[in-house]
Amino acid sequence: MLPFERVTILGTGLIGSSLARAIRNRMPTVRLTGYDRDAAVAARADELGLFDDMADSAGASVCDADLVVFAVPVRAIGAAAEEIAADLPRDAVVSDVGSVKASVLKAMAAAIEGPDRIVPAHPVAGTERSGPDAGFAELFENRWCILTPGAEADARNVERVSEFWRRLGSEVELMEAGHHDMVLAITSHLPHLIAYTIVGTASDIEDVTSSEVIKYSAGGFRDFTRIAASDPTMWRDVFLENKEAVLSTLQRFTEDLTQLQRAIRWDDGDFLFDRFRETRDTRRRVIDAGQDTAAPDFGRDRR
Ligand SMILES: NC(=O)c1ccc[n+]([C@@H]2O[C@H](COP(=O)([O-])OP(=O)(O)OC[C@H]3O[C@@H](n4cnc5c(N)ncnc54)[C@H](O)[C@@H]3O)[C@@H](O)[C@H]2O)c1
Ligand SMILES: O=C(O)C(=O)C[C@]1(C(=O)O)C=C[C@@H](O)C=C1
Repeated sequence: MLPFERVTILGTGLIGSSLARAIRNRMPTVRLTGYDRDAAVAARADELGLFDDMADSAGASVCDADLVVFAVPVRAIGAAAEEIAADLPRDAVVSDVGSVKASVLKAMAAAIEGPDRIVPAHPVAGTERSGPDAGFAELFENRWCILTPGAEADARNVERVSEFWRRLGSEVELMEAGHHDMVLAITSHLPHLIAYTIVGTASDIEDVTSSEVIKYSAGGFRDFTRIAASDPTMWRDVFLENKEAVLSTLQRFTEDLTQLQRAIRWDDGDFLFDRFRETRDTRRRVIDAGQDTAAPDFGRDRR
């Protein structure tokens, strides 16, 4: 038996459209309804045939759903939840795919009656692209999906959402929302902040013309430019909604950077060598953990 039969996705960009495609492939009998508040995005999702129906209002999109998923930027989730609250069937489960969890859980719980049916989710999979054309069905395969239900969530609903993501090929993990935000601050949010910074710094350096930066950008810098091309709205929201965790991680990072700066200044080769050896070991452990393989390959085909 399928965990859900009628799924509504609000926001039909990269993640919403990937979710629609993955559901089509893996649970073809599910009735899919989409809604995007940007009329051009909604029209494109319709043209691509990603949904059975594209609704013309948020309320209309959920009135028959048994699962509603917010796939909009994290700061938009509260308002979107308020928009659907009156039309939501009492037994519908409510979820999301936001990259930050504590504030999103709070925003959904404030707008929607019945905390037992709120099961937030974060598929830890994505690319730097956005919009419905950027999505692809395999995005979630062999990737983690972290669920962060509050204490009042009904265990049966948590199990249904877990089963939903397992059917899309993800590995599901449960985590407390605040803990999720601490972990993702270091594994995802800080790396994006560093990429935005380094690409910005390179463009600002006066004696290296931007054409030389582009011309000679190989290896490391090129990888940073991919991350730094990520959606500005999405990432503005992530940093503002995960402020505390990002700032405390950033504090630690700047202290570590200062240590490296000092080692370079005082020719402390041993310090540099030991640090780089440790980080190489970390890379090996990441590869051994096995979650480094699937999405980058799918993504690369589309970059
Ligand atoms: N991009 C990634 O790598 C990634 C990975 C995992 C999770 N996420 C999360 O997924 C969510 C969506 O990100 P995305 O990359 O798909 O962004 P996207 O820009 O591709 O799509 C977001 C869509 O939401 C629509 N939207 C905004 N407000 C809305 C509202 N109130 N009602 C209906 N539609 C609305 C926008 O018009 C846009 O089409 C974000 O919360 C993000 O944090 C992103
Ligand atoms: O691979 C990328 O481009 C991503 O940025 C994906 C990534 C990540 O940092 O791993 C970005 C944000 C999401 O919340 C989850 C995944």
